[in-house]
Amino acid sequence: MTARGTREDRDADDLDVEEALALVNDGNGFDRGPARVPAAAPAEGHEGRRSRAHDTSHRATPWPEARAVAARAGRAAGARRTPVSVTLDAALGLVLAAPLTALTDLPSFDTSAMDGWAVAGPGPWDVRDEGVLAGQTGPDTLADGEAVRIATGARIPADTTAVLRSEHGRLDEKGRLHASPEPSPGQDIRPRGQECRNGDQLLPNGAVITPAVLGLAAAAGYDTLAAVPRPRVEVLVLGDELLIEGRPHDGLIRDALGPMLPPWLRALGAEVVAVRRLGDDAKALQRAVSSSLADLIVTTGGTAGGPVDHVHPVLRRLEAELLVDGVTVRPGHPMLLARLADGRHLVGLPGNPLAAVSGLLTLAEPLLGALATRAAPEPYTLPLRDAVHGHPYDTRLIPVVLRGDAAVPLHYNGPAMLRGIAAADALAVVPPGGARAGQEAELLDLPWAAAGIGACFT
Ligand SMILES: Nc1nc2c(c(=O)[nH]1)N[C@H]1C(S)=C(S)[C@@H](COP(=O)(O)OP(=O)(O)OC[C@H]3O[C@@H](n4cnc5c(N)ncnc54)[C@H](O)[C@@H]3O)O[C@H]1N2
Ligand code: MOO
Repeated sequence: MTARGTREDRDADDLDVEEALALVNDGNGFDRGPARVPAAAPAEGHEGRRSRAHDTSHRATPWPEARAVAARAGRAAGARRTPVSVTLDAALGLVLAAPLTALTDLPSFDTSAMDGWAVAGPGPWDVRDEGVLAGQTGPDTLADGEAVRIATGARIPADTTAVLRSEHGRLDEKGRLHASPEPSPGQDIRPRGQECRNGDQLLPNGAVITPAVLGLAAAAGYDTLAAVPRPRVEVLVLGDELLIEGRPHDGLIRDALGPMLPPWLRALGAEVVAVRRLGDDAKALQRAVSSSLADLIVTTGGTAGGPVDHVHPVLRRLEAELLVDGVTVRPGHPMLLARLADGRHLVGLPGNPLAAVSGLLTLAEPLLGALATRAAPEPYTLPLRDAVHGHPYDTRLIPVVLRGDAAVPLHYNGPAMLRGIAAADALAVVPPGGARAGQEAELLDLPWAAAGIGACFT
């Protein structure tokens, strides 16, 4: 694993990072003491409670395996999806469903690479009256001893020997053109087909459609591209205690996941077709799941075993197959992945907001990537600047900021807290037992941290 995604030139950003760190690490400060890994220290938010995952470890899936199961499920379903034809302006971020093959030679005609004169034979030259601009047709041919004014990108007349750059040419008092220095044959002419010939493969099937690919496709003659469609996702927000506006009151709290998940899912390449708030109504949940046309349904809350935790019973009634039922990860251990009877998938995110993020990155991200046939990002590691307490049996995901060559763990990383993740660049994967200061940890990038907020929300 290699380091990447670090911010080397931080001078301008240092203030921001310090501010972010102060806000999310205040009070407690950093643990700057000697490296130590407190054995079996419970993860924040679980003090005094026996681990449910521990109790049910016979069926909880180890964290790395859970990601692999989700990716496998996505690949199998992705292979059955039909490619679509999309206009260039709708194709950003999708994956090519067919090789990009040139529809023309590029350049498609012999082209001037400079502003100056097209010249034929040795100078001095008689200059023809007309000139040729890009997009215009000039004289078909030049006779020996003739020159014509030409602009960059304009078509070269037949029998042109070279293009003489304007700064290398001088007109004498009789209007004859002299060169200094003389252009060599072929100089500053881009010959037809220099970049590719009609039919050449420019990019393979499976390439991600980046802005540069859109440019290349347009240059090569494309108006539409064959692409793997965005996975369609429907979000079902469960919980009677949720408010959609105003301040929390009387035991009611604001829905943090309704606003957070749709843009995050879009940043992961999904098309969010609907966000529905269903309360704690098992029948409504069953109806919504069975009638959804989405490739992936994401539910929030209701994954545990409480009296109104309806996700498991509804999945049982729908005869869904639980591919992952609990993961040995903190936060987020009650997360689940199910395959519905008709082959669509459902990811159940726990209701605690950081636990939901954990489920999103553990199950939804690999599944969506594979459904879109996008290659999984190369894993990478960075040393942790400070020691991180571990869970005795489970992996922990901890919000970090990337600073120089290190990942700085943030506090406020409890399952119900978003304060740490809101300031973070990535989540660090902390193995069971914890990590020492300086220990390398795998990092899961947040989609906006590397690409910028505008770049990833297409
Ligand atoms: N007896 C046990 N109880 C719980 C265990 C356990 O092991 N044994 N695990 C705890 C853990 S860990 C989690 S995580 C939660 C998961 O529970 P659910 O998925 O059933 O989620 P809810 O009970 O519906 O909600 C949990 C918590 O999150 C708040 N919430 C829910 N939705 C939202 C939202 N959209 N925005 C903001 N906050 C939300 C909800 O009010 C609860 O406070 O189970 C524990 N229990
Ligand atoms: O550990 Mo839970 O899954 O609160 O987040």
